[in-house]
Amino acid sequence: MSDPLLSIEDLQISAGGKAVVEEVNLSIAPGEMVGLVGESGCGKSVTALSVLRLLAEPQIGVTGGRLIYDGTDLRTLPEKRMEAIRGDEIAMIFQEPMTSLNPVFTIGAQMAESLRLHRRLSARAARDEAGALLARVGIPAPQAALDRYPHEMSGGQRQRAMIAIALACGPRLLVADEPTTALDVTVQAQILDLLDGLRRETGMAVLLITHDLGVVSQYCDRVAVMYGGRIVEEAAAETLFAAPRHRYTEALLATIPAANAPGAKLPAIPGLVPPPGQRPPGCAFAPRCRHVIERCRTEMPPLDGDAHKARCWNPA
Ligand SMILES: Nc1ncnc2c1ncn2[C@@H]1O[C@H](COP(=O)(O)OP(=O)(O)OP(=O)(O)O)[C@@H](O)[C@H]1O
Repeated sequence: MSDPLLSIEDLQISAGGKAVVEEVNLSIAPGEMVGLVGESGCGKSVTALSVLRLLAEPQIGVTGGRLIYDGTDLRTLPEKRMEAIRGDEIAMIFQEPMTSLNPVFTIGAQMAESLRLHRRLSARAARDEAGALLARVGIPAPQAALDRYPHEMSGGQRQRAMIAIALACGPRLLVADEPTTALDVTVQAQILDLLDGLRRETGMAVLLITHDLGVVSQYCDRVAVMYGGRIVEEAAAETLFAAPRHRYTEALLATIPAANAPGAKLPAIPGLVPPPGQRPPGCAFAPRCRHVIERCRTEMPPLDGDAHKARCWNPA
């Protein structure tokens, strides 16, 4: 495998003196699509936001570890340099498009600015390219859509426009936090196919945060499963789906009626994810685990293994 583009090393994120994310290690190589999965509240979104230094400080912030992007620790960069990286090299797309769309500019203007700045296109060429990108994310009558303001579009179209804007700068790394969750299955497949094509053509790396294990099995090379602020299992997607080791992963997979079916969502495992500050001393999943042994309640299991890592005292 080529050198990683991004290496998250021993990341710790805290809020109000409590650890939200701990000991997270994850790397992504150029052209790779890595899935980050887990139930709500496990720490996926804050991990993603920390890479772009977009955590809502001072309520929550990175308190340890390194975020090595292209050889440099992003944590040490001056804000000006970070702004340039955010606009140019690392793009992020969210479930809620209004957080990243500017309401006072047309979609075309927002895309053209990015295209002219980052790809040095003329006004004419930028408009053509913007139209082509809107068409690729499945917006009908893309030329007309360029002249629309975000509030003049439907929710689904806004979502697609946001993705097109993020892609306009030609990012080397795309961090996608539930990018297609609100969209119907056909559009979702269209957009994931587009991201998949781009990473193959351009070598763009993708960190895909999702609840949808079907999407992960179909598109991701590697998967990291998060629980209670830690990565509890990491493996090649194929390996993880064929033979999960951590009991949490096993439970997630078991609750899916047609495992791997596109669009299959994670149904509930009985019990709740413990919030930061209320995690038990051992494995955070122990209170909900059907295979719990005494040691699980008292001692934190290490993340064991090489290509297939799991943090479990009584693995499958
Ligand atoms: N701004 C904040 N201030 C304090 N705590 C926060 C803040 N943002 C998130 N948290 C806490 O961090 C934990 C992880 O949240 P996060 O949103 O990363 O989970 P998630 O796994 O992405 O879930 P979801 O899928 O619902 O987005 C939660 O317990 C949440 O309460």
